[in-house]
Amino acid sequence: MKVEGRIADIYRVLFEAPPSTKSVMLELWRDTHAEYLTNGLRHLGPGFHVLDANRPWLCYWMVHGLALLDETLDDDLENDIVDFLSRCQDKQGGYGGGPGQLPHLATTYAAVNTLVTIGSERALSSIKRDNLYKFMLQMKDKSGAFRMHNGGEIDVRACYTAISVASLVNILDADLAKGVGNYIASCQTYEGGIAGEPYAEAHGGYTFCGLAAMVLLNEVEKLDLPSLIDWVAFRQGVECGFQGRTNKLVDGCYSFWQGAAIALAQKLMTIVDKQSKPSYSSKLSSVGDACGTSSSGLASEKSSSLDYAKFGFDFVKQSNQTGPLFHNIALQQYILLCTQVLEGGLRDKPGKNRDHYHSCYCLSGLSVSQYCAMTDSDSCPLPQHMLGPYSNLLEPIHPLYNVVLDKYDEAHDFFRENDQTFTVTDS
Ligand SMILES: CC(C)=CCC/C(C)=C/CC/C(C)=C/COP(=O)(O)OP(=O)(O)O
Ligand SMILES: [Zn+2]
Repeated sequence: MKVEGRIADIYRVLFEAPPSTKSVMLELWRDTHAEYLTNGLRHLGPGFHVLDANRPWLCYWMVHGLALLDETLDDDLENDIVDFLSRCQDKQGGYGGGPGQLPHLATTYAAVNTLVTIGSERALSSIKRDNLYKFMLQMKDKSGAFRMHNGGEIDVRACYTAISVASLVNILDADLAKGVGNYIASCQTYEGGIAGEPYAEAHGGYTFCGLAAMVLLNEVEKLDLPSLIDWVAFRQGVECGFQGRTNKLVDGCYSFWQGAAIALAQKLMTIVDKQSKPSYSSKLSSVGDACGTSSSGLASEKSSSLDYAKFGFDFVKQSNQTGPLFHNIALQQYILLCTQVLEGGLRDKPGKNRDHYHSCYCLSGLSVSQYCAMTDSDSCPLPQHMLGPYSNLLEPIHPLYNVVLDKYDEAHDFFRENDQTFTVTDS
């Protein structure tokens, strides 16, 4: 009630303001956000020691935030980041949370997305894809799902980070893909969202991870999409932002996790329509049991003949098949009025401090909510799709990987052309 009251006070000021003041109130403070993110790349205070195992994440949150704002980094800073991430790269493959740390799938995702966002030849060629592939195979459980690190937990986040990275650097194949889709399907709950593990609670973070991974695997039909969409749509509340799970508080980072999940569904309407027909009966329930068992007629059985390189690429080129399935203007209102911090940076909600994670994901969610009303993937959003001045427009992202779209295109070309340099040998 306190949070709702505080947000209602903010919106009351907006509604009572004259139009010229409204426009100023709804501005994105680009310069101060860029300054906050750039400063973080150069120096972080001693309090950041608690994030010592998350240093590639800090790079990603800042570098991706700046790319969304269309800010360029100077060459020295870019090279320093590439060198730092190379020191986080394990000799046997994958990236740890800092130099000398155990390779981990989450920090591997953060490192690879950072390097793709930097996008230079030096950055992209620093990723040792043959070792990365071997690391990923080692992280694969016999059920088909992935664990986060050697001896670590198995969950939907591990599945997504593995599949996203493998797809992005063009090493995804049937051996990596086998069984992952069935595991993710087994994590969809009675509410419709996806949980971290079978029998756990549906959560926006895992719902994005699960749905995005399923698209990259071409196994999205194994999910019950109408109930997933229903669950995500109802996570947007009176505050205009999203909550992560039922009965919890609104939080700016779910602007991306929930907002991107429901935006993905705009390109999946053919499947949604098919699943919504009364004649579409029990196909899904046969996949819902524990991990590993194959279900008849669905993609994984033919996986050895699938061209995994094309799923992420084709998906983003495809136009939206419907308008937004959530209130995209209301979400922009929450992000612009409730998460921006005057000194730069974005936050979870009023009363909280700014941080780099929320800056990255509030900006990512803002981008998704600005572009999701377009039906033609090549055009620009119309002013009526945006709240505030048109100068608020951010760069579009590839919603499956959460990297800026131009950077994705360049990386896609690079890893397709350099495919011959990827060799897996039995050693
Ligand atoms: C790519 C990648 C690594 C994705 C991670 C996705 C993600 C954000 C997962 C959420 C994890 C989780 C259980 C949060 C609940 O925290 P909480 O109880 O503090 O928050 P809540 O009250 O909002 O649920
Ligand atoms: Zn958050």
